[in-house]
Amino acid sequence: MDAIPHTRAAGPSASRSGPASRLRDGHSPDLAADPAILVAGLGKRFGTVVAVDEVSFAVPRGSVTGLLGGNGAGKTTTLSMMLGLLLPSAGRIEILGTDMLRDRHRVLPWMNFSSPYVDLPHRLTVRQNLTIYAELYSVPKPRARIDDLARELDFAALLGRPFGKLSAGQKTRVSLAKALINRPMALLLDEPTASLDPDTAEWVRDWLLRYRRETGATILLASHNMTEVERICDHVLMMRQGRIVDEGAPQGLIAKYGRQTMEEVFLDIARRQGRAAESGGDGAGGDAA
Ligand SMILES: Nc1ncnc2c1ncn2[C@@H]1O[C@H](COP(=O)(O)OP(=O)(O)OP(=O)(O)O)[C@@H](O)[C@H]1O
Repeated sequence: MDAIPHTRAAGPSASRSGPASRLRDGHSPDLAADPAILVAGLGKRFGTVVAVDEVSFAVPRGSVTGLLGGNGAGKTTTLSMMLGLLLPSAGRIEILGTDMLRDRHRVLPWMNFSSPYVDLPHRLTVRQNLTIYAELYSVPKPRARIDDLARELDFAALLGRPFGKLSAGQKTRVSLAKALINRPMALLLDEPTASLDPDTAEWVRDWLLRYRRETGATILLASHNMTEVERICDHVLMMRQGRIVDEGAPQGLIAKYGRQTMEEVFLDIARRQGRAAESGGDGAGGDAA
């Protein structure tokens, strides 16, 4: 695998507020000076549907950043463009200082992702599935890497079982192992604890925090679980109708909105934006009540 390059501290011209614009006027150097992921004017249309509406944001290097929003807000579409699975209609994406759209082949070895919506071949065993991914990423000593992940994520007993015969929670843990097989420096997770029982979900969260601490990796996760977001995210991007409508640290947002929890902040933003849309405004900007 290529060495991770040092991200240059240059920012794109961003049209909306957020770290990308603060980068230009230099007010939040700690947050924005050296982002792991920089998105500028990113848009995606599916025919007449605007799934992502020219968003600009930065994901701080080494952070756990949450991408939040209601159903259909544009989270999965945004993650898919970052992974090169969907071509944007507009904008640019820089990952670890490299242009994703121009230099995809350089960027992809540094990244990985997991999603409950992406299945692995059902008839292959767990080990066969993970071996394919280990080979795709040219992982050295793939057997040992798979054994380590299976032990760490507690599915060693499942390695010989066909993937299709696993329970939903077992599949989630194997998908997480698939996402970690190449020791990614940028890890994109869609609902990482979906289908996990509360105890296993908490254990996976601890595991992700340890992975971040030990490797310095950046984790961007889409989640509907606000308790999870409060527990592990340093930074949050709130999406609605394809736009970033607010962002900040969970505790900062809770204070800004005068609420007790991220769940309440989420509802506040969702309802405020709903009212703004009904009255003809776009509701963006995230001013607290
Ligand atoms: N392939 C597609 N063709 C047409 N429209 C699409 C396609 N994929 C997504 N969309 C639309 O784009 C919008 C954003 O969808 P997306 O899946 O990104 O939302 P999301 O925030 O991930 O939602 P959820 O929380 O429900 O998973 C939705 O209106 C959706 O219907």
